[in-house]
Amino acid sequence: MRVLASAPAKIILFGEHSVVYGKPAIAAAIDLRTYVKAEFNKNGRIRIEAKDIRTPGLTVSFSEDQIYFETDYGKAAEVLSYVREAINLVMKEADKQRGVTVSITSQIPVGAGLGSSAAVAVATIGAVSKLFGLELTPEEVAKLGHKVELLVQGASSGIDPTVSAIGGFLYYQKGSFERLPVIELPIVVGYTGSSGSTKELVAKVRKNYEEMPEIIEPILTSMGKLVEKAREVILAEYDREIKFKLLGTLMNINHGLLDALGVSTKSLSDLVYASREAGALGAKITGAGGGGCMYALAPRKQSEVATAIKIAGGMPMITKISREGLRIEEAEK
Ligand SMILES: Nc1ncnc2c1ncn2[C@@H]1O[C@H](COP(=O)(O)OP(=O)(O)OP(=O)(O)O)[C@@H](O)[C@H]1O
Ligand SMILES: C[C@@](O)(CCO)CC(=O)[O-]
Ligand SMILES: [Mg+2]
Repeated sequence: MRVLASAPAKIILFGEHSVVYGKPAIAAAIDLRTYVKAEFNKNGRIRIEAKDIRTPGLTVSFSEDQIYFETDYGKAAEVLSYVREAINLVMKEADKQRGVTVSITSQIPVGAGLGSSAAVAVATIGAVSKLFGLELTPEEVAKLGHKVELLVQGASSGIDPTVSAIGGFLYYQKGSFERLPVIELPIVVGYTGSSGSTKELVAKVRKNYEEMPEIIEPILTSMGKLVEKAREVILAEYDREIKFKLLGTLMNINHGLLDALGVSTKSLSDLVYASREAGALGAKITGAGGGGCMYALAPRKQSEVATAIKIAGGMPMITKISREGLRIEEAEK
């Protein structure tokens, strides 16, 4: 049997990092996907083929106590840890051990704040669970995806695997979510081209928090409050212009607070300011930061903002919200 599953990237509109401390956040799935094909093999090993991760052509096989590298790139085992943990968790859930080959192709830049780790975990859980005959609901896949992130990163709010598994536009807090109405958001994502590790950035914020809780706690509380405000604005009956203006202001405040937490970089802030100067109503980091992506809200100014991002040295992407989360593309007997 062979199963092909896919899961989307996400942007965090408001509330990254503070969500790890139990505050709410708002995120949306977007139309970039990771595809995972899973099939049984006869040699009893787990074989992972990651075709487009930065270590090109990476293939790793492992059995219970050994890892077989078919390329000699140093950090291979670590790079594939999300996929390995996802396969292990599904096998535990199914209470079965069999040789499985998993092949991954992805449209999502890695370490760029667009949830590539969650998408690869969710698509792997989707494909492998179907292969083992488990019928998991998207919520169950999201919970397993959260476990994978906790195992690999040490800390995770679970927002990324939840939005990747469920799709659409979500308000999320401590493992629970509410679907928000999907509004067409005129956004532009700007990619700095550099990457940041979510594990390291979450640890950096934790260190500051532990050293200076009296300074960091109020920042996190403000972030939580601005997310509540953003939810109110999204659900209100205002006309679109007013809504976008208010959301833009909240984005700018959120960016300033993320900068105060130490997760922005010069390139990210350059793209943020270039977008605002080109007419965006708001611009902020999306995801863990330390490199990766920002996004701008730019009604009727998307192409101007895209050009400004390019001139400032970034790569603009005009994306749409994806209503669909995890998708089983094919399941062949
Ligand atoms: N196509 C892929 N194949 C295999 N592993 C992948 C793939 N894409 C992402 N990963 C895993 O996810 C890691 C990057 O995850 P990380 O959480 O640091 O960034 P992100 O998920 O892209 O951004 P963010 O968490 O800020 O949204 C990679 O180092 C790798 O372990
Ligand atoms: C930085 C963070 O808040 C978002 C990463 O996309 C981490 C998490 O919520 O698990
Ligand atoms: Mg991630």
